[in-house]
Amino acid sequence: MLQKTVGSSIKSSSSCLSSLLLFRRNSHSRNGQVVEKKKQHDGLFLQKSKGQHLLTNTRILDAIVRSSDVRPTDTVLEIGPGTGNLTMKLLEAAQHVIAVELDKRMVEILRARVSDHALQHKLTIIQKDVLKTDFPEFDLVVANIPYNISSPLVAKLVYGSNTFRTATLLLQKEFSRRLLANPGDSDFNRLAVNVKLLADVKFVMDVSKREFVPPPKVDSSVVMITPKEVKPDVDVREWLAFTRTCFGKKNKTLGSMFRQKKKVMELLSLSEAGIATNASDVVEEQGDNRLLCLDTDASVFKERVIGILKSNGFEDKRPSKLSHGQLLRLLSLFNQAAIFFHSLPMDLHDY
Ligand SMILES: C[S@@+](CC[C@H](N)C(=O)[O-])C[C@H]1O[C@@H](n2cnc3c(N)ncnc32)[C@H](O)[C@@H]1O
Repeated sequence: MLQKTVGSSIKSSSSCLSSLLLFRRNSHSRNGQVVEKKKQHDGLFLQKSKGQHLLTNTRILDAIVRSSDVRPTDTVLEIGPGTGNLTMKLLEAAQHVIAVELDKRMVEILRARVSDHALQHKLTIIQKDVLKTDFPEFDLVVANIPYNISSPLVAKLVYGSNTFRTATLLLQKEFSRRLLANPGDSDFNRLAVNVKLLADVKFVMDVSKREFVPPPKVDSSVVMITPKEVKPDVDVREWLAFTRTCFGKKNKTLGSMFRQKKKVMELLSLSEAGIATNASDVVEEQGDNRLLCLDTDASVFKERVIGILKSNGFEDKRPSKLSHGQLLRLLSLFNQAAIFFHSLPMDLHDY
């Protein structure tokens, strides 16, 4: 197993605390950076598979809390509190913190640390996998998340049922750049198009890998995600399946993408399945049921798909250059013509 060890032996809560409270007791500080000594690297195994890279620079922890705009009346959701370096700062700033942590050892350390400061009444710990947890109500999210679940976690926040003001997240730098990309940018992608349908994303700051224990291989960035107040009226499952189709090869024109035999056959069978679930909506919109007689002949079906692209000026367009408004219009034109993109319920990992 890929593991790193830190801290002295985790045998009692006090030894947990001495080992991991920003490594203060046996550490020295250089330019705000708390540096742990080698001798502390025994006892608690930090697991790469769980993304256990602890942020130890108090200056950066403070900057994250400041930029997240926490109010004293807020309940903050923290995902992956680890040993509580960020949690302690959030407990100072907010009314309440809900911390979701998978690792029992981290939970024990966090509980002991918070009790030592008599702040346990302000903290709720949920010891579970965040992707399998229904969140209680919260006002905002502030978290240094495990990078291996960035995509499904952002999807859970943005496409989930909780309403919140903002989510300030420390992410892998490359992932944050993908999230920040806009239509027309060379790196505009499916993640960005899906997140930005429902939220705005703002860059906050870069954080060097040197600020973590153990240092990850790559640098990180903080971004703030703000859900849009007005959300587009679209079937989310259709949208997500549509963008998966369009952004699979985002630099192809829509015309060449939808001329591929494989794509046509896929869309034909999805549309047959989709008609069963969407039939009443289509009939309502069209006023009759003519469009529900889907062409079972692939070549006729293909001509219909291309016809929609051609007559609406989309044939030569590349998905990465289209705005959300244009993509929504194209999806609506397809759906009105009983051409559907999804059949099965979506899973978080499909986003
Ligand atoms: C990057 S560390 C952050 C630790 C701490 N917030 C800090 O900044 O020092 C990520 C934390 O998330 C936890 N974690 C990993 N996968 C998780 C999951 N699926 N659900 C909840 N917590 C998870 C890890 O155990 C680890 O404590």
